[in-house]
Amino acid sequence: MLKGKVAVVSGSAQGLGKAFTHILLENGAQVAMLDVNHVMGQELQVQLNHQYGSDRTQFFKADVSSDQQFTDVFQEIISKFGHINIFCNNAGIADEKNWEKTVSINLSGVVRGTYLALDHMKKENGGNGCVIINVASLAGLGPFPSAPVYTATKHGVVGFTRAISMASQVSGYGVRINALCPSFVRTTLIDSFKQEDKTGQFYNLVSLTQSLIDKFTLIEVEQVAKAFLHLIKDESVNGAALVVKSEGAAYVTFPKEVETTPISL
Ligand SMILES: NC(=O)C1=CN([C@@H]2O[C@H](COP(=O)(O)OP(=O)(O)OC[C@H]3O[C@@H](n4cnc5c(N)ncnc54)[C@H](O)[C@@H]3O)[C@@H](O)[C@H]2O)C=CC1
Ligand SMILES: CCCCCC(=O)/C=C/[C@H]1[C@H](O)CC(=O)[C@@H]1CCCCCCC(=O)O
Repeated sequence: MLKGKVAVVSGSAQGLGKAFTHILLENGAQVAMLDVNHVMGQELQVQLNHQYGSDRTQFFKADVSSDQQFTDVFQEIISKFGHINIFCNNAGIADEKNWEKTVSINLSGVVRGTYLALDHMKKENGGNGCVIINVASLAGLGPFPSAPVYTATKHGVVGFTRAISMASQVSGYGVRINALCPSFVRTTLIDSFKQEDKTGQFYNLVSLTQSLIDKFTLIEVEQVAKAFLHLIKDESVNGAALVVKSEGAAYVTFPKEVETTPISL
């Protein structure tokens, strides 16, 4: 299904990015893995070479919060694979204490990756069939009180995706751009919501966090990967947000206009 397609996944050394890499490889794509953690990334590449063959993946070390590193590695990926058809902005952290770093990775990193991918896809490939997936969160659609800045970055990713997808369509780029919004997933990121050095002033809300995790039920990375693949294949959507919860996946219906309550001045 994805034979001949080249995909890039940021934050692919572990967690959701690793699961996305697996499902892309299982469906025939070649995958450029990008992560700041080169030890885990290189270990994964060795494992994937055994499993899928040595020509299917290559690991590239880069920090998505660095303009220079992201741009350089993007060029390296083009030199290695020739073109890119699928680009997934997945790298993310949850650090309310160092909240500026959270903004730099979760939001600025997504904008940076989308612009690099869009520029390449529209020029080199005429856009046709190219797709960008931005990994947001359920926290991109509703407030997660234990992590206000994380919530803000994910709302930013959803808003950016909706606007840039329209810009892509109106400009005739032929590139679809969609957002993936999972609920709590069993990865190491979840631990950040419970650690004082990451939650900072919101450590007092740790029991609220646990009750939300219990309410939503942790989902497995493989379930999110299936939704990710659906979003790649579904050519009918652009600017969509696909929610993934334990009970299943569903597209968000955004209101044409927000509901308001008038006040008298
Ligand atoms: N685990 C969860 O409950 C959910 C996670 N998400 C989102 O999914 C994405 C992936 O998260 P997980 O797999 O859960 O986390 P994870 O912590 O398991 O994996 C994140 C990966 O991103 C990499 N990374 C972090 N900062 C980076 C940077 N500056 N540049 C390049 N790579 C970097 C890490 O080295 C790691 O390999 C994130 O955007 C996260 O916000 C969304 C909804 C739910
Ligand atoms: C327009 C309303 C959409 C509602 C979407 C939704 O279900 C949001 C739920 C949040 C609710 O406000 C209370 C919460 O904490 C929910 C967000 C849960 C965040 C999950 C974060 C997962 C992650 O990124 O790790």
